[in-house]
Amino acid sequence: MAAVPTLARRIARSGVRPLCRWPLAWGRAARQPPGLPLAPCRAFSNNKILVELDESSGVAMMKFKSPPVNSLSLDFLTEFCISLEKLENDRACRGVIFASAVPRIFSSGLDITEMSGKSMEHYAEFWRAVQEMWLRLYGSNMVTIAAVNGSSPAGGCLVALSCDYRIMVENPKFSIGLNEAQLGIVAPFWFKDTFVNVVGHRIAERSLQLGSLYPAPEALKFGLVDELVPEEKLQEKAMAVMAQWLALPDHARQLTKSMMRKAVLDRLVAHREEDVQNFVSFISKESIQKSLRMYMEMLKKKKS
Ligand SMILES: CC/C=C\C/C=C\C/C=C\C=C\CC(=O)SCCNC(=O)CCNC(=O)[C@H](O)C(C)(C)COP(=O)(O)OP(=O)(O)OC[C@H]1O[C@@H](n2cnc3c(N)ncnc32)[C@H](O)[C@@H]1OP(=O)(O)O
Repeated sequence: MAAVPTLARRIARSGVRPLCRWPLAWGRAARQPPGLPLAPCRAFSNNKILVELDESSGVAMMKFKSPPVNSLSLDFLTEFCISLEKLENDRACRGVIFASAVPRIFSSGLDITEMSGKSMEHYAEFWRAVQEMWLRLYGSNMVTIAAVNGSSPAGGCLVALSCDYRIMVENPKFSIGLNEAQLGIVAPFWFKDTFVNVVGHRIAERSLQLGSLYPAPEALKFGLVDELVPEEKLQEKAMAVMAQWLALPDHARQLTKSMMRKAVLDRLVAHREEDVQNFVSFISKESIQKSLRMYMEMLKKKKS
């Protein structure tokens, strides 16, 4: 675990800037009855993530704002972990809703440029950050809801899968899934475990082998997402579902969540360093690097 402090140092170095105390993101002012003062709200942001915590409801909105596609770079993952830790340690926060501030894209998954043409040390540091993000999110004590307002391949899908509930915009142009095989790479065992826990073994096995991405209506059919709504209803629906989950006593819900997820979390914790070494040796193979370069070229060509 020698390099784990590297991420801790990055977290310590990275500043979290406070915003104003009465932010307007997600239309709080619009929801407030006229004539009443706004309920207490705290907001903070860093370069890639905006967070607004409504103290009266105990609900935070975390919005990804890393254009063009909210790729999960090392910086993004570090800032995500900092923001989540802040909320986890805040007694006023009981639930988080994740959404994108970038139109049409929830998250394009792991930043491919972090896995291509870099040093072994860099791959190891990056992978520890990916593990850290998942351990914190999948193991969170808070109620977590993914408001999937855009496409969400691979690592973006993992973020959604790691939440307690997924609501997606009904647009069939938005797709979601673990498409790693299409890039010539392999979803690690803890991506797979998370997927199996949501959709079951058979669907996960077929989808992972084929690297399938599903349009939102298809994803609903087999439970990859829990419901679909029109884009303009997404926030309202996420708040309503959150209220339902928060109506239960925290301790009962938290112990149940931990019971359901513990084995999968423990498995990565027990094999964390081995998983880093597997990733580094896999991703640094010339054949895998070639596949990633070709995939990036394909993305660029698609535009022209
Ligand atoms: C044995 C096993 C042991 C260990 C495990 C080993 C390996 C596991 C390894 C890794 C697991 C990885 C999981 C991942 O998350 S990999 C990432 C997968 N992501 C994707 O496939 C998404 C790719 N992107 C898209 O499909 C599209 O970009 C889109 C649908 C998200 C958005 O489409 P748009 O048309 O709106 O935008 P584009 O023009 O395509 O893109 C804009 C811009 O952004 C660049 N880009 C897109 N996605 C990524 C990305 N994930 N990382 C880095 N960069 C990305 C794209 O190239 C464009 O760049 P330019 O403007 O051309 O410069």
